[in-house]
Amino acid sequence: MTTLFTNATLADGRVRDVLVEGETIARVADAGTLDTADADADETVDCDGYHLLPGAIDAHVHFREPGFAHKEDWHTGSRSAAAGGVTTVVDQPNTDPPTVTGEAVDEKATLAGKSLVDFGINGGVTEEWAPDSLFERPIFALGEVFLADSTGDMGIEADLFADAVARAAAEDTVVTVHAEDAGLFDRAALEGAGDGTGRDADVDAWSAFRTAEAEAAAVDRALEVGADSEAAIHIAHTSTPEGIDAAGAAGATCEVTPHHLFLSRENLDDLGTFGRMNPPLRSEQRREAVFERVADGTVDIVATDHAPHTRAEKDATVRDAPSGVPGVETMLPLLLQEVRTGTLTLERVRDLVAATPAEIFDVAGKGRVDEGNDADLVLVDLDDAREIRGDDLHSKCGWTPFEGREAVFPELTLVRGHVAYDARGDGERFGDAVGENVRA
Ligand SMILES: NC(=O)N[C@@H](CC(=O)O)C(=O)O
Ligand SMILES: [Zn+2]
Ligand SMILES: [Zn+2]
Repeated sequence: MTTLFTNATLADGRVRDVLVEGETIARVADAGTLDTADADADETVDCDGYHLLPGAIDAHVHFREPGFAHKEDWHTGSRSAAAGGVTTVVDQPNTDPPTVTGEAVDEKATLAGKSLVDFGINGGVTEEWAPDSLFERPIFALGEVFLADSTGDMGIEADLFADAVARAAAEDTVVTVHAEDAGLFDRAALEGAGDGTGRDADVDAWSAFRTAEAEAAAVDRALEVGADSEAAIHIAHTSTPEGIDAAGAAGATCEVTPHHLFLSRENLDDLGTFGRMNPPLRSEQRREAVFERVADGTVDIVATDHAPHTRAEKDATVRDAPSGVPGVETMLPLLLQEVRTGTLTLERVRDLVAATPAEIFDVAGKGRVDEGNDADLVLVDLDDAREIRGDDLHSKCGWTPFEGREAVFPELTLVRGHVAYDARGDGERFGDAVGENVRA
């Protein structure tokens, strides 16, 4: 199959004809220079007025299989990704069994055969981990390594963390770190928390409990351990300017989630326990400081930490509700809305969700609309924003913390030249399970 995209505006503003042959971007030529006959194209897509972007690489999702398929599975999670312009996802290890052995990686890779989008599988670290068998497999990165308990209770001690980082360095593998230090949590803050459930619960106590200091201290510790063994450290879901600045100063990379970028403690009255996650939402002042660092390039990437839980599970007290919010389908749409309002440039968005994750994690052939790269492409109309509705999204969980926000959703998503999602014309159409392991 050969498809010619004519007059497409790229992220940097150039208008180009883009020829896709099979799974690859075969040509990127000046607009008007490729025509259907010359290019021998089966189909031509007129992109006049539309932008053609590289598919997003979401370096941090929890697709919940094996073990928690009632929350999400590889089919529903990857449909949600495709509908949000995400063409590669990286799955985290807090599944059941946890992905800490070679066998567990194999089992997850088989389940990921249902994926519509390409994927990476991270190897995790617990007391039971089997590093020899893990590193025999094509794991994407080591992580997320939990320095404190989160969903799945995979928090580890300092000695094991140091061993794991040294091993990853020897294997030339990036270590993605969930950086919170439970020793600096403010337990008293939770004791007084209200007993309401769901959206009526007082979840601000969660933000008071898992302090900003706990993140900063854990980031510092991870960076020290990383420096000792010259490992590549990537700090996951950084929620504070302090954590971001520390990572940057030490030459480590970091990611920020859409929820820490667009939501703060001020939103918790509306969100209730649906707004409980780790690390928690911070003050509006800190959120603004995080946003500035995303806009100015201090923050390396945006990744979602897509962590779906059912409505029934979230509808509990602040102490009992599970931590985590979905986000894989709304990341690129929310960032594109910022392009509309002028707070982010389109090039910055491309770097945050595609080009830079490909560089940090060494994903060959992805992240840019360049000749020879995989045809992972997203067609968007920046003049066409609509409100996010949980009912319209495709995650199994059926809700979103971004309900009612304006966003720009893809018209078309291609994964290596295959149509993964098509919203042109009437209705929506999804493609087949063509997803491949990017490391295999
Ligand atoms: N972020 C969360 O609050 N939850 C994540 C785990 C994690 O990333 O810590 C989950 O898997 O539910
Ligand atoms: Zn985490
Ligand atoms: Zn996570």
